[in-house]
Amino acid sequence: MRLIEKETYQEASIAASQLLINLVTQEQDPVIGLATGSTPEGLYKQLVANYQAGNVSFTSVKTFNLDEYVGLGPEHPNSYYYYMAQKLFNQININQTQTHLPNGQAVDLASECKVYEHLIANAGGIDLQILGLGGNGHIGFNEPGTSFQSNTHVVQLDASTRAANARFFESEAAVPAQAITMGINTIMKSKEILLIVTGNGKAKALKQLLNQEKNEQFPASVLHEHGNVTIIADQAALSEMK
Ligand SMILES: O=P(O)(O)OC[C@H]1O[C@](O)(CO)[C@@H](O)[C@@H]1O
Repeated sequence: MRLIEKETYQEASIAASQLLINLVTQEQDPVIGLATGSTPEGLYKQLVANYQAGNVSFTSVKTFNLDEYVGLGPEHPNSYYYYMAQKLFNQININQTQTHLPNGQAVDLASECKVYEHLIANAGGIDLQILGLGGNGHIGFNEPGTSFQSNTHVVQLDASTRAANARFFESEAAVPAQAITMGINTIMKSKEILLIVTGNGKAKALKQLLNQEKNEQFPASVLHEHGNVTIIADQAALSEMK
């Protein structure tokens, strides 16, 4: 794993955007895996700014998001569909039919997971997957204990994840109990992975990741097995390493 240290959240976001923009300008039809949460908000702001400045075009880009809450539709302000539309897709020239998220309102969730997995495979797999890091080591919504062989599946969210994400909802009880997420195996099939880790709140998890051997109780530790992972971290996230 390659670790790029940046001073601030803003610098980490700029570095992440440069890596993504390089891929978009070099690859013919890039397939990008996207994440939600607080961490990549700065990255998406940078992508929008670069698009507005004429530095990049997204017309040939296809995207697949990591996850979506079960039960929340596209109009729900806390759905990841809504998040992506507001923070990125509606502000750049991406072809919206080429953007994909799992459908959290699917009647048959199991078949939705299979369809999503096939869509990714049919697109030729993911060239670059963006990841954030959960405080408990989750990637996507793959909570501790998730099999490293898992494909896209439905998960019960950990109490700690629901508590962490309650800041976006009216209350913790309003956070959905389930989500659809790409599995660990789905993520690991990506050709390249960019993990962004920022803020004091992630310092312990980052330290654990860097020192932890592969262990299903700490999902992100699987990344040690991948040959092409870059971690971009800010000083706050690196504070436990000093
Ligand atoms: O960036 P945050 O909000 O700390 O969340 C960390 C990770 O947890 C999730 O919210 C759960 O999928 C991811 O989207 C994110 O990358």
